[in-house]
Amino acid sequence: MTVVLAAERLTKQFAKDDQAIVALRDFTLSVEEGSFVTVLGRSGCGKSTMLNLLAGLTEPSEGVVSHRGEKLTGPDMDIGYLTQSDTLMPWRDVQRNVEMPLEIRGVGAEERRGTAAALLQRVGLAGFEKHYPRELSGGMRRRASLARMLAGTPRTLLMDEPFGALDAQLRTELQEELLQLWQGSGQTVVFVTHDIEEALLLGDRIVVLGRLGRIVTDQKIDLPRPRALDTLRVDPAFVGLHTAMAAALKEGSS
Ligand SMILES: Nc1ncnc2c1ncn2[C@@H]1O[C@H](COP(=O)(O)OP(=O)(O)OP(=O)(O)O)[C@@H](O)[C@H]1O
Repeated sequence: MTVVLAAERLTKQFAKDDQAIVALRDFTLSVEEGSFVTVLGRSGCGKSTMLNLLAGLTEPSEGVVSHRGEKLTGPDMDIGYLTQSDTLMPWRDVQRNVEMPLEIRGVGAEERRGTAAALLQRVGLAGFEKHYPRELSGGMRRRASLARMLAGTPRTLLMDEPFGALDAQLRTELQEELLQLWQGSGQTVVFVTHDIEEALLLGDRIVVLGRLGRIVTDQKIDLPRPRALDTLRVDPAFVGLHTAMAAALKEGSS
């Protein structure tokens, strides 16, 4: 298998009031092409710091990130990033938000419109093209953000607790929709969460982080796909994995 994304011995420290704060220490990870890796960890263990480094948004204090064999020195159009909070542009309607990555690439207006319309249909937002972000619910804004990320056709997707702020039912809907969008796409995903069920529902592999991004467990998840939470919750294999992940999280925080 081809390694798409590689983090080698990453350390990140921030300066605050003349003091160095270490957020991530000696973090190493290889992500294979087409895989869905969920990174599970408690609040403050360095997940967002790690994802920002993988996205090329910040520079490591030590270590190297490589994407498709090349050292990452800044943001890359081939890497899509869905953050925890909304980054839709408030002054653009949904259609024009989704068109943005295509505009940056210099794609013509007609093709942009066609691509955006198809994506909005896929994420269930057909009919909302002319709405502004403030006129959408939280779930709809997440869908629009997802469509905007996909419009850039990145082969690698990084997601930082993208559904964390939604109610449980909506979260389940969006998780299942994300799986449908991803399956067969060939895209590689790194999805950060602190939710064990979410990690197990989505991932081919779960990496559990402890303090400062220490890898406590790195485990393959063989649960058959398609996966749905309702049926998974009563599957003994799922229950066993859930218990193991909970124990790993606990170990990581000590
Ligand atoms: N820009 C910054 N300046 C100073 N400290 C920072 C900065 N960014 C993160 N940190 C610190 O680094 C540590 C890890 O933060 P990070 O946001 O990566 O954790 P996280 O696992 O993503 O948390 P959460 O799940 O709550 O989002 C925290 O102690 C945080 O305070």
